[in-house]
Amino acid sequence: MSLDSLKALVPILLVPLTLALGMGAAIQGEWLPPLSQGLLETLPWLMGVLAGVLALIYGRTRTLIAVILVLAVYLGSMFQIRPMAMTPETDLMPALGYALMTLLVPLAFMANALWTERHHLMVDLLLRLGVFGIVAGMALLIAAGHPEGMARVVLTTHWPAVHWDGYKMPQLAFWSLLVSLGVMGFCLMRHPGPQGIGQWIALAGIGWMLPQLFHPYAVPLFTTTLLLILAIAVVHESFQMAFRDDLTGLPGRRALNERLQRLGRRYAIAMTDVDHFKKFNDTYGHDLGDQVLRVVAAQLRRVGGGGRAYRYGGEEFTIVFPGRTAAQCVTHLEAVRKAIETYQIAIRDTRTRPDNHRDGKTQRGRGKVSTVSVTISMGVAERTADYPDPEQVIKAADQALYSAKAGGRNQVCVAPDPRLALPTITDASNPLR
Ligand SMILES: Nc1nc2c(ncn2[C@@H]2O[C@H](COP(=O)(O)OP(=O)(O)OP(=O)(O)O)[C@@H](O)[C@H]2O)c(=O)[nH]1
Repeated sequence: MSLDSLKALVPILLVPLTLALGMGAAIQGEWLPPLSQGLLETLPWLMGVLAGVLALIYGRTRTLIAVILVLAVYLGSMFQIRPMAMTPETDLMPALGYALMTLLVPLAFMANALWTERHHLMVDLLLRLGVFGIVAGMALLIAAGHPEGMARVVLTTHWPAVHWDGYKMPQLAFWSLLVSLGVMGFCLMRHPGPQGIGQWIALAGIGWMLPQLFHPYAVPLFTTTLLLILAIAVVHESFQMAFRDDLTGLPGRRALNERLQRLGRRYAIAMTDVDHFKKFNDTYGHDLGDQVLRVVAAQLRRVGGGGRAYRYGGEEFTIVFPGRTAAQCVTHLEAVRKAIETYQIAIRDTRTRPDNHRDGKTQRGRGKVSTVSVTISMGVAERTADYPDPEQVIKAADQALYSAKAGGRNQVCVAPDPRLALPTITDASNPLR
């Protein structure tokens, strides 16, 4: 779990977390004005339809299932468990229903997160719904046939030493929530993304909401908030897919084009290219080539001077420096160039690698590891009267990049001022003389 993956989580976490915490605080602090029952009961459905339709349109099966689970919890809590629990008979069913729901829903969230998305949306969706439906149906059938036996399993505090009384949930349900959140959190660290964040917050939100079943606003308003978070996650994920490069995690060409349209009057642009990358690919293979591009991207992302790196395409990257001249960028570019030059990329000796994955895992760290490094060349240009728009600045930076390559590579070149580069008319050759 790297610091980079934690950092990647922050921007995608900000909006949903603020929404969830804000609504949670408003409900707990009773800051909300009186709301009609009709409105309270309509909002979750409206938001559920919105989130569900968005998930369907963008083919996000996991989020669609999460939306269905959140709505199922809402339906179960508001229209089954709550009314039953408010009837005077001391029936076991409301408590059993509550315990089963709080036990199974987190497990369904976890299974949904671990289940890889298949290409065919409908098949994927029906499979998930089928499996979760069968498990829930069987649990309910057993509970209806043997309520006392089921109660002993799901309502008993089996291990008092690991039970937290402050959280008003049956012990098994509490641990199911905790384990599911832990596993989903681990997956998120490995593959940070808006969908995963949305689902994690939705489950954590359910965990917060369920013990407050009898609060007049908690379940409907918080359900609405969680569904809104899932809808935002779908849109955010689709936005990222369109604007972010999958291999390196950097913003891609489309994001660069957007950025270029909003640059002010003063800026510099650097073009970067990995040296002899074709030879590298031919020698070490395309997979290690991909790893190199990720390493280069990670270093470029750290560039100083307010620069922002983009993947231009192939092994070319662009860095945009708003408000800077080319000369001001050189030290920052040099720092990145040096960092990449000294970065050692580990390569395993494939001839000694075991065929078996498990053996490979146990031998990891013991095998013969050698390292390799790459260099980059950079060209930088700034906006001037001769290069008045970003396309021309990029062209000038590209020319400077060619000069860096021609000059021996592994260096930064600044685009010359074209006015200084014009052939000077000497007195002897001046026809006007
Ligand atoms: N592994 C990998 N290789 C890529 C990717 N995109 C482009 N390439 C390779 O990058 C190489 C670019 O090679 P060239 O443009 O000939 O340049 P070069 O070998 O870097 O030589 P110089 O630029 O002159 O130093 C090609 O072999 C492409 O196949 C990618 O996403 N992954």
